[in-house]
Amino acid sequence: MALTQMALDSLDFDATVALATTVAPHVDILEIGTPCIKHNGIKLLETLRAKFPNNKILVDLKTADAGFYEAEPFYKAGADIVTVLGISDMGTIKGVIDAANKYGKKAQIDLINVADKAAVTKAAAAAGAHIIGVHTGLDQQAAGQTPFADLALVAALNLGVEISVAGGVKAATAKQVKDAGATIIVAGAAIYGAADPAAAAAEITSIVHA
Ligand SMILES: O=C([C@H](O)CO)[C@H](O)[C@H](O)COP(=O)(O)O
Repeated sequence: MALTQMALDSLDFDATVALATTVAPHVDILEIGTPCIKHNGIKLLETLRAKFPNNKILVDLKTADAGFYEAEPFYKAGADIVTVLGISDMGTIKGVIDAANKYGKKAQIDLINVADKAAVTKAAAAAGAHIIGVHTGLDQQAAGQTPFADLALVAALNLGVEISVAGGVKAATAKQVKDAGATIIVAGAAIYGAADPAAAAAEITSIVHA
C-alpha cells in the first residue's frame, strides 16, 4: 500500500507541534522539513517521536557530507527515515545507508538537482538505498517545475526500491502520482495551506490508500 507523508515546513516549534497534532491521525508519515529541522534541531524530533508513536517520522536533513556522523543521532532519536542528497559523494550516501541499517531504519536519497537521475538512482540502489526521493523543490516549483517526468524516468528503471515523490502534490494529482509508481506521496503546502488541514490530509490519504 502506498503511504502519505505530510511535510512540516514551518520554522516555529510550537506551530509545528500543533500542526502535527492536527494532521497526524490522517497521514502515515510526518516529515520534519529541512528549514524546520535546521531551525529547531533534534529536540523537535524527540518531541514529535514521543507524541506520535503511531506515525513514522522522516527527518529531511538533505545531508551533503559526513553521512553516518550526521544521520546517526537522528535515527537514534527515533527517525524512521533520514534524507541524503543524491548530488553527494557516494561515501556520504553510503554513510547514511549504513546508519539506517544499524538502527533498522531507512535512508532516502533525494534527487533534487541531480543531473543524471537514472545513474544516481542505479548507483544508490546498488549501494542499498531504501527509498529514492523524486523531488521538485520549493524554489523549482516557483519556477514552474513539476516532478512528473522525473517520476516516470525513475519508475521505469524498475529497481525494486521505494519511490517517494514531493513537489507540489495535492489531492487533484495524488492519484496520478501513485499510478505512476510512487509508494510514498508527499504533500506540504496542499495540507498546511488548506483552510482545514485535517480534512485536506484525510482527502489525500483516502486517494493514496484507495
Ligand atoms: O522538501 C521540501 C522542501 O525542500 C523544503 O523542505 C518540501 O517539504 C516538499 O517539497 C513538500 O512540500 P510541497 O512541495 O509544498 O508539497
